[in-house]
Amino acid sequence: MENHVIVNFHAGRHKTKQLWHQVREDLRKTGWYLVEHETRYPGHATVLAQEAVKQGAKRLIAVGGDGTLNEAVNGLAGSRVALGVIPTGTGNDFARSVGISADPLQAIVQMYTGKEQRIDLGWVGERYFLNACGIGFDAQVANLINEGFKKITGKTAYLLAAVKVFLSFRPQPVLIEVDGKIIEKKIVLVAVTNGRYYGGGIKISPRAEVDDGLLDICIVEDLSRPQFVKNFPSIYSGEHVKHPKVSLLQGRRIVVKGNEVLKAHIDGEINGGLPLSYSVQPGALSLLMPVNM
Ligand SMILES: Nc1ncnc2c1ncn2[C@@H]1O[C@H](COP(=O)(O)OP(=O)(O)OP(=O)(O)O)[C@@H](O)[C@H]1O
Repeated sequence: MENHVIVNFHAGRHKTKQLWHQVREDLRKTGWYLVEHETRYPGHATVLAQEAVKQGAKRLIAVGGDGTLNEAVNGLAGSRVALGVIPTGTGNDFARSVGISADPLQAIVQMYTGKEQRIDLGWVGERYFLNACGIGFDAQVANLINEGFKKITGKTAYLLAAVKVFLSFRPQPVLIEVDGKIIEKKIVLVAVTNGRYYGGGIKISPRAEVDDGLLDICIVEDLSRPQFVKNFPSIYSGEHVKHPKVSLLQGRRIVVKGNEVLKAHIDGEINGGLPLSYSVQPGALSLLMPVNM
């Protein structure tokens, strides 16, 4: 059976193009019959994934970052086609969340030796998400990154963007509903996640499991600027959860209402504003998961 490969040369700035020759060579060593496609415009990966489903493909291998994966799962959700992940993007946080190597060639080995496993997806507005959504500070950082901070890649891009947003960001009041329970807070950010990491290695939801039938919510409340600066590094290790102004919740249906000035991101891409409703879609995706998980 066919294995479709989707490669996004726009992922990770020039990285994907540089890596592609070697990635392709190594993919061919699997002996799998490969049908290769290059994404030609934003959103194309969804169309290509839908076609792969229609054609009865066995696997769909996405070569790119979290944005490419998001588009691919929006074509694959509910199907039996298994998603393979070769991370060549800027953040690659979904790969990090499920233990897929940041080294694309190692990721191919993990994919080849891995097992198919059904995992959850999130649903927000009119689309699926695979890894993480956020409202507030993190969305403004994602916005800056997408607008050009990617001239610098990886963690440095996110750190510099975070400093820039920090200088102007003001915490905002929101109403959060988690499975019917109402919470009102003034927030720096609210993250709703399926995976553990976002923002290029931030361990925002340390307890998150992609197959537990739940979404994880991290609420960071109004912090003073000195508190924010002092505690910011702890978010990379997940230690932020010990801070009294940080709460972790889990749920199946989450609604967030609040000020329109708050930006929101879906898997790192800016997508409208509040109000937003999130729900978990248990087992909606088949993933080629590394066996060392
Ligand atoms: N041919 C194309 N021209 C312009 N943009 C494209 C094209 N193909 C795909 N894209 C867009 O490229 C964007 C960036 O891809 P992706 O998110 O995978 O990489 P990244 O942003 O570097 O990684 P990450 O999301 O992990 O930080 C996606 O939003 C996708 O819609």
